[in-house]
Amino acid sequence: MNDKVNSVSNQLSYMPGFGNDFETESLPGALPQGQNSPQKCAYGLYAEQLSGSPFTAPRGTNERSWLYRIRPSVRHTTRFKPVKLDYWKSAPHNPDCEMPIGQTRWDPVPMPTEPTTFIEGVRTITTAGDVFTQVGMASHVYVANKSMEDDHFFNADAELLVVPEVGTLHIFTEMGKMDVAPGEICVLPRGMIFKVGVDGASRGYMCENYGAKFTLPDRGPIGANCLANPRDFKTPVAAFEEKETDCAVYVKWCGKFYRTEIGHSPLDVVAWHGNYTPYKYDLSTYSPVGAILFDHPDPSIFTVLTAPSGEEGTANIDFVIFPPRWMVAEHTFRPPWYHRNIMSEFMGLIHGQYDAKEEGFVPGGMSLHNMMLPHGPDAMGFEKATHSELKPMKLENTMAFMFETRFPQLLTEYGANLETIQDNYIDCWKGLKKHFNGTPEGDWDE
Ligand SMILES: O=C(O)Cc1cc(O)ccc1O
Ligand SMILES: [Fe+2]
Repeated sequence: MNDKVNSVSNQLSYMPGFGNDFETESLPGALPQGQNSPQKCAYGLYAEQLSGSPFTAPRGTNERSWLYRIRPSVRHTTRFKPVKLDYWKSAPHNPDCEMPIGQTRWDPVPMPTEPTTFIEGVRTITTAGDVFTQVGMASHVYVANKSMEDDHFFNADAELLVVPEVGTLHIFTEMGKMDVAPGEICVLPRGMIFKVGVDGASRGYMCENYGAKFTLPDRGPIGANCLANPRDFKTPVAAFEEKETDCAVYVKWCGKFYRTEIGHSPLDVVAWHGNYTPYKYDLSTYSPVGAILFDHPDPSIFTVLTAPSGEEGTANIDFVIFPPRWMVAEHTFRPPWYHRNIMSEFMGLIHGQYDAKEEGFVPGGMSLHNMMLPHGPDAMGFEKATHSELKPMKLENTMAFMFETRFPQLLTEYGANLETIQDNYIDCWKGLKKHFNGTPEGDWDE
């Protein structure tokens, strides 16, 4: 057996930038210069192109990478055989029974008691759109306690946005390695083979994007800086393993799962160049811009990544965070206002507390506020915000996020029946009192 891994240190290396044309080689001279397809590649490697956009996509959205690998990925020894991953669902997903609508909140999904890999631990909470026509998304949680050693995975249906809440993920992709800790996120492109290692019980959230890729939102009048800055996105350098043992590749393809055996590691890319890459991002590098005099802006000011739908300003998915920040607005109700939204909001909490909920929304928990269904601060949050002294105040120890989509998010049976669902969630608004008494001052004493 010849097991060779070319990375020795625990500290991984990354290349900065969003959507750059990168190049990287883990052996000197492995990357062809001046051309993509030499008659014979250095080191006896095979050249393979991985396309993330149609060949003829406009230059600004045209994405592909060239991979120089020990064997081309077409070489596998068995046909793709169907396998079951029971908790991972895809849209359109119509559960047998009628699903409840309404504001929904859950405590964290329990950690698994059985050995569970990242891929086995994906549990779908909602789906939206249609995986066949490449629109919409799914909101998942994952739980894992076992590393993928000889099992690998790629998702032909979607790119994956991974948001760890407990435990660092050690992700080995065809294009290199990324360690992704709670407080960081990563994006794994459609079609990219990877495996995930864990240090122990791990949990987090995952957004499956069936549509156009995530990109950075335009900043409009904000200008050239702040929000998520391109240099804070990190792409791995090339890394490969040479492993001539039984290995399997799992595939998600049009909502179904398949497995093939390949007899060697598919993570055998020695060098690559291109702009279709995985990347990670540390949420603490997000530079929020907000209200510095009065009123509460729309949460779109906190968009880290947006996946466009083709209709301007109408995202297939916005990935929005609620980071630590100063609250300074004068004569203002500072938490989120009460609202009904045409888009649907799946929220999670990475750590700390969320300012619209005094209790009940805990790290690892989730909430779903679906298309046009009203929500906002709980009664305690409202009382506090209407009576607190409005001096500058720093919101600390907080990192909530939202997967927001233009489509309604349909609950799965797993989500609807999850033991941690909070049956009394809507009671958090029950204590909202009537302050109207016909006078301009209102009745705030009751
Ligand atoms: O519902 C939520 O808590 C998310 C949210 C936050 C905010 O500041 C404004 C609108 C919004 O949907
Ligand atoms: Fe909301």
